[in-house]
Amino acid sequence: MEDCEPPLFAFGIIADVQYADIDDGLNFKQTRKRYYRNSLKLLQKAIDSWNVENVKPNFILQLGDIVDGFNKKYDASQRALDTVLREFNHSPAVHHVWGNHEFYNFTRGALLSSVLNSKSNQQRSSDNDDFYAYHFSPAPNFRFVVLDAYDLSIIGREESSDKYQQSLKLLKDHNSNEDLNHPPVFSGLEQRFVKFNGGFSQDQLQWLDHVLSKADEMQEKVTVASHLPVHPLSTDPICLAWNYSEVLSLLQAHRSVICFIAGHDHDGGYHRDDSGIHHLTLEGVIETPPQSNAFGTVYVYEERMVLKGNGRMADRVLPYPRSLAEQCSI
Ligand SMILES: Nc1ncnc2c1ncn2[C@@H]1O[C@H](COP(=O)(O)OP(=O)(O)O)[C@@H](O)[C@H]1O
Repeated sequence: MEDCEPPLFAFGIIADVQYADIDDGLNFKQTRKRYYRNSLKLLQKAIDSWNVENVKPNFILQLGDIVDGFNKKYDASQRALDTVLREFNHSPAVHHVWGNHEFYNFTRGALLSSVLNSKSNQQRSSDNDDFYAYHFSPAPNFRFVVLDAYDLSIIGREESSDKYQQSLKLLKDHNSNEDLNHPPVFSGLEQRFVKFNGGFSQDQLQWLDHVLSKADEMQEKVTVASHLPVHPLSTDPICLAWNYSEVLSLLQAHRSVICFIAGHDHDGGYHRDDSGIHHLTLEGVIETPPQSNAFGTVYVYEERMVLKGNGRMADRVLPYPRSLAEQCSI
């Protein structure tokens, strides 16, 4: 893991903080404890740690579900959001990804006019209006793309919208349960057709294709971030994006793509696909015991990235697909 050369830059990663000022509880299946108040403390510790690192992260990727849906029930959504965002006042710049819990608390319109809209800080913010996706380049030859995994969804879309109707039809075609959060089957890939997941519209896939084609041309290295994972071997399939295979094919068709980072599955996961793309699903802070943590710093080098994980998050070396270092074995 030790590298003699200094990294080109570094960035922080953290997922599923799901803060709420309520007592500890359990997930729906009652298999995992959730530490709603303590998640804020773990976020504070992560930020403190990033702030004292030798190579301070240029930015933080926050993979979504920053506040828990329970806040809505207690009319505490804005208070909880203000509380977590206050912590980020002391951190490097943050790129916020949107997850299902953002939509349990806020409408899409409210999110667009909130601090969670990191896209509004980007120059190219106006090239797509109907989904929350954007890209940025923090250093020459490196690009990051933030995707909207709830572009097709029945949470966060107005019932009157085409996207809502299209999403409802897709869900109902695969899930005949009255409660659409209840999976249609108990194992396998079809489990993903639940209301708490979503997908990517054709417009967003076209936009992504265009961004990645340009990155290929420029010989950039691209990391893509989304709340929902897109590789079945990087997650419990119940957490996959509905049209994960379309995104996966697109990523694999572009040589610029090196890494896909997601949240949502609090157990985390990792898989390197046949094209050499690393699929990292981050362990969720909300299900992390108080004495541990779940965040990381990714150090970016010419030929690889190195993830230094904390607590439940493992260290990993992530060589670039087709890189010289990989051919020579790292
Ligand atoms: N098997 C299930 N049947 C019915 N509802 C479920 C099921 N699993 C989850 N849910 C509901 O779906 C929503 C999201 O589930 P949850 O486990 O809280 O997701 P997250 O990991 O995003 O917090 C919650 O409202 C939860 O009650």
